Amino acid sequence: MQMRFDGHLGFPGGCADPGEDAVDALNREMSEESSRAVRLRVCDGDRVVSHWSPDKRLLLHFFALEVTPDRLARIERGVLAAHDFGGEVLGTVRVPLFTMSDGYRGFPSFLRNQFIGNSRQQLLHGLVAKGIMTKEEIREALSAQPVFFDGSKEAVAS
Ligand SMILES: O=c1[nH]cnc2c1ncn2[C@H]1C[C@H](O)[C@@H](COP(=O)(O)OP(=O)(O)O)O1
Repeated sequence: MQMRFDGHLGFPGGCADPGEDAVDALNREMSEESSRAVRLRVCDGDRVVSHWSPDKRLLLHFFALEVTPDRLARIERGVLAAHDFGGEVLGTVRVPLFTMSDGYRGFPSFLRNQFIGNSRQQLLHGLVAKGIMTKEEIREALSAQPVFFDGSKEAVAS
């Protein structure tokens, strides 16, 4: 994911310009938000889910690309040389897919960050769709509570 200028986490992307389809728009945005040397490109088959937001009147498409660890490292470095780095994009962020022994730190606490739009939902949907996590693991992470030094858990507002 990436850290945005507004302190929210989100995915590379943005609104389509007139005449662009979702694939063209995402490929353009990725070239602005990453280094041209990385040349990230999606096609329609990489689309995982689409969601209509009635409030914003936006059709939000989520795409996922599988990359090797080496390519991921090149993408992360490429962001530092991107046109939008330091402006709209402040850096890439790896999602911790582990949970520490307290049952909270790691993936569950990561989900407590601020996410733009429905990007948290897109992340969770993508993890299940790609077979990286089960729905049960996602449910557990969403319901996990921090443990304090005295062993008590955070009070949950009802
Ligand atoms: O990663 C995202 N997942 C879902 N929705 C997102 C994501 N990033 C942005 N958004 C939403 C938030 C806004 O309603 C619009 C436009 O976002 P913005 O970052 O302002 O896009 P532009 O740079 O202006 O194209 O999408």
